[in-house]
Amino acid sequence: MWKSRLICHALKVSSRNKTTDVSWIRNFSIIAHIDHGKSTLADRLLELTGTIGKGSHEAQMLDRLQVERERGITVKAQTATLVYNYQGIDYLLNLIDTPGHVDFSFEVSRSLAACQGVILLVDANQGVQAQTVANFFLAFSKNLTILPVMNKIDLKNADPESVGTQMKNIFEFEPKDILRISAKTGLNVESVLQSIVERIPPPKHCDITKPFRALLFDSWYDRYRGVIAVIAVIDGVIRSGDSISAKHTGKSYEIKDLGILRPNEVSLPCIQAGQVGYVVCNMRSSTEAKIGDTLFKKGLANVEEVASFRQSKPMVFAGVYPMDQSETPALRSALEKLTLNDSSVTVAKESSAALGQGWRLGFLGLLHMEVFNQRLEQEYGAEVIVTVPSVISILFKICWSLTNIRLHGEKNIKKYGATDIIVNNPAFFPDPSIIEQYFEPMVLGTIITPDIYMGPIMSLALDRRGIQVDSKNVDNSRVMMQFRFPLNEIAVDFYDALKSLSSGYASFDYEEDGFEESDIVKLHIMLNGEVVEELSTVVHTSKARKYGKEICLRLQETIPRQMFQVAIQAAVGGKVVARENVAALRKDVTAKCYGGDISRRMKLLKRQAEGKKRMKSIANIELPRDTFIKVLKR
Ligand SMILES: Nc1nc2c(ncn2[C@@H]2O[C@H](COP(=O)(O)OP(=O)(O)OP(=O)(O)O)[C@@H](O)[C@H]2O)c(=O)[nH]1
Repeated sequence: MWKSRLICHALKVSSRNKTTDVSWIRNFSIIAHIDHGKSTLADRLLELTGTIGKGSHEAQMLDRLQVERERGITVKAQTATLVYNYQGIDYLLNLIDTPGHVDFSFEVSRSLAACQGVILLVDANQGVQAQTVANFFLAFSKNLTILPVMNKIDLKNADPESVGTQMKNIFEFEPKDILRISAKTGLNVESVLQSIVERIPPPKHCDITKPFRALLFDSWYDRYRGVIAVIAVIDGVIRSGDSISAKHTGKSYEIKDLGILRPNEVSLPCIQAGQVGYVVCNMRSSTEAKIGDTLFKKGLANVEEVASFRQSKPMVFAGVYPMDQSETPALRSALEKLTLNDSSVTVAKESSAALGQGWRLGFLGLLHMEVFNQRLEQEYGAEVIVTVPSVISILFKICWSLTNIRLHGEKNIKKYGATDIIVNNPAFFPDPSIIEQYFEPMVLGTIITPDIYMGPIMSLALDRRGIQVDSKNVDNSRVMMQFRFPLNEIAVDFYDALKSLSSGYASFDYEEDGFEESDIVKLHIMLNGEVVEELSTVVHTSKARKYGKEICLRLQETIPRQMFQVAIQAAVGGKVVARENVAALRKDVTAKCYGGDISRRMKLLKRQAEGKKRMKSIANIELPRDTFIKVLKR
């Protein structure tokens, strides 16, 4: 029924090209702090509009990736078109469900570029949290209409009055404008649909009469059809068979199929200005389907780019290598396809003496890195070794008066101004003798917490070299504090430490905040006297000894006992600052097999050989492939 109405409308629009009517379209995102109920609300909206049958589906319908279901978090924004009949008119609501965790904030900013409004969801029990604030300001800065919604009012310990006060104090929402709902039970959710139609404006600056122009804001790879690109159409109408060009690459394509997402693809004859939909047009790779690119009618001259969004800036870098060099082409292809779906990951080739040919990837955080690797394995069957993530890109002021300086790994070092270089791989840390000054990246961190945890949080922030820049009350019992931190101190485990000392009540968000001069050294890790670059890292001088000790202990736990003793050492500039040993062992897996049961003996040896395949020999020592990640986790 809805489909025939939609097709009729699409056809009517395309035949009656004079109309500029987009008043029946609303494009919006649901944004919130992690776990405040975005995906559950999206489920209810899909149900209420009949997009999916009631109870006929799994919960969190838009969390479709295996990694999302296993971890119970959204990592990927998902689009769904709903048809909602309000006061006799069919409205087309394009909903984008976004992730809540700070590591996936690029998904939010990308999604907002295709919207005119957002639903800002706040948990009626937890109240305003750090990502609520970050997401509010993101939407606010983009001039989007913000619809405040308080969720989980069914909870016994929900406190809508005080959460309403917080929303007024921080965002200046009038309590009467805040909808109170339970996405779980469905209570009042219909009022959200009504408010979307009434309060969020239809797409602006769209013109059906102009030639086709659209923003490409998401994509994924389909084994049979190649790239499927999600677009927000700004001008014109697009039909199957039309020819389009991409502004960034200059390449042209013929549209093979197009339609809307509900959330599965539903093919339509055309989509028009104001709508969000998908197109299939034989794009092959992530370099072709560039997120943020403008697509337009082929042959059109001087096309104005659709105002896009800021590209993401990676914070955590790690080398990714195939377990076996023969798997390099397969890993290259998997990386190409996955970065198509997650364009916030940066990719550059690198090689390592121990691990061979690989890639250095840049992620928005450690969780992002873990999720990306899990997806590589689950969606593309790629088993990889990930090196110790360096959460830092160091800026050096080089003393260029020392002539003929040759820098190791020059290809991987970026020039940054006339006398500065930037390095994101500890292996390419230049010789300290040529460095005049070190700078490290800084972030501005926002923490919201019940005030009883203020003391321990201040101590934690101090320990992480944080400097307080602001503090204000959110309501009678909660405070919002801001600190300037070195990124290196917070990117790995700060969030976990904060959660554990505040019993889960404090929340944290951060944004980049330039560079600051710092005192930095390279911490070499040696196994039996041999430096292992892949395990080495860069730390603040004051933390070198403590961190070296921690790494040695963690390596001691992780490295399996070998036939010989393994000495693990951490050193700064040739001076050993920490040492641990792994005792020697000869493991005869068949020792318990008495008598002549040859098949059992073979089975045990085979299993041992399989285990070994998952190991990597570095400095003649067999390391499990997750050693590098385990070294970093505290
Ligand atoms: N009691 C109650 N629980 C809810 C409500 N809405 C969501 N939940 C629960 O809160 C948890 C988190 O819900 P999600 O919908 O996954 O939250 P989310 O904001 O999408 O999470 P991320 O995408 O990971 O940020 C789930 O266990 C939901 O069942 C509600 O209205 N009432």
